[in-house]
Amino acid sequence: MSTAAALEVHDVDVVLGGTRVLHGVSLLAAAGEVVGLLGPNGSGKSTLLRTAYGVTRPAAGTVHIAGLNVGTTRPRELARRCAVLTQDHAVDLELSVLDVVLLGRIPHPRAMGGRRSNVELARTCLARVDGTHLTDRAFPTLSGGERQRVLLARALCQEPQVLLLDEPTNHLDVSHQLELLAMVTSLDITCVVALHDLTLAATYCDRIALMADGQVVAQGRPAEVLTPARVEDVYGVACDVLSHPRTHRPLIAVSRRAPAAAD
Ligand SMILES: Nc1ncnc2c1ncn2[C@@H]1O[C@H](COP(=O)(O)OP(=O)(O)OP(=O)(O)O)[C@@H](O)[C@H]1O
Repeated sequence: MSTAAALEVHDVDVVLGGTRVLHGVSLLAAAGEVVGLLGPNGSGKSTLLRTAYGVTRPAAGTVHIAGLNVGTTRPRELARRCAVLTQDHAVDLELSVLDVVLLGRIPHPRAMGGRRSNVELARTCLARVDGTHLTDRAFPTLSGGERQRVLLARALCQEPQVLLLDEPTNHLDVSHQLELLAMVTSLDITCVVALHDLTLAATYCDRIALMADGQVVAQGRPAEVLTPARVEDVYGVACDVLSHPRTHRPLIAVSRRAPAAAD
């Protein structure tokens, strides 16, 4: 793999239930880069992320994370380098929020700081997601957005080099959406983040990979990828791309369904 890439997905095919879901997908994320994964429902974003962290095995192609071949690396070793925030909130254990965040330390050897420094780190991670007030709550009693933030704190507590986020702004109010993306993009961590909001992606991501029908159809800087023609082609909606008056990033104003795609 190229030395600068913290994540390198190379020519990956994925077959699920007899259907080819990803077709020759390649994706690069350089160290410290934030890559937004966009695309319509069912275009393959979650499948690509699941393949990147090794839960889904590709039928062809390779994935490297921080130089390790995901297909041949033990999960625990991988988890020292890569953390994941998925859409499946399987953590319904009767654990306190602090203990859920501490789960992020499991992949690391015990020698890496004792309980006390792990607790300190967990508290710091909770503070970063605006979750200090939740520390002693029972995790199952949290709202959807609070859970999302606590699970992000758990991912940060893993101290990963690569962070994979599948629609992390789901459940979050607008303030916490902005806060989460600002925080994630301020970290010195490589991030690949699946998003649905085009303007949010254009505001916070260094690069965008746009998916359609199981393929990456465009990769590049937000303004290069999110052109009106491409948005119309991939999503079937018309849009104007303006300059945000404050951020000067692309502001994607969706105006109507494109005539060709109208019912
Ligand atoms: N186990 C499976 N068997 C067959 N098809 C599957 C399976 N899992 C996913 N798929 C299909 O793979 C395609 C890609 O799904 P995926 O969840 O990766 O899309 P997505 O871009 O993340 O969608 P969304 O935006 O709706 O979350 C979809 O057509 C989905 O129905």
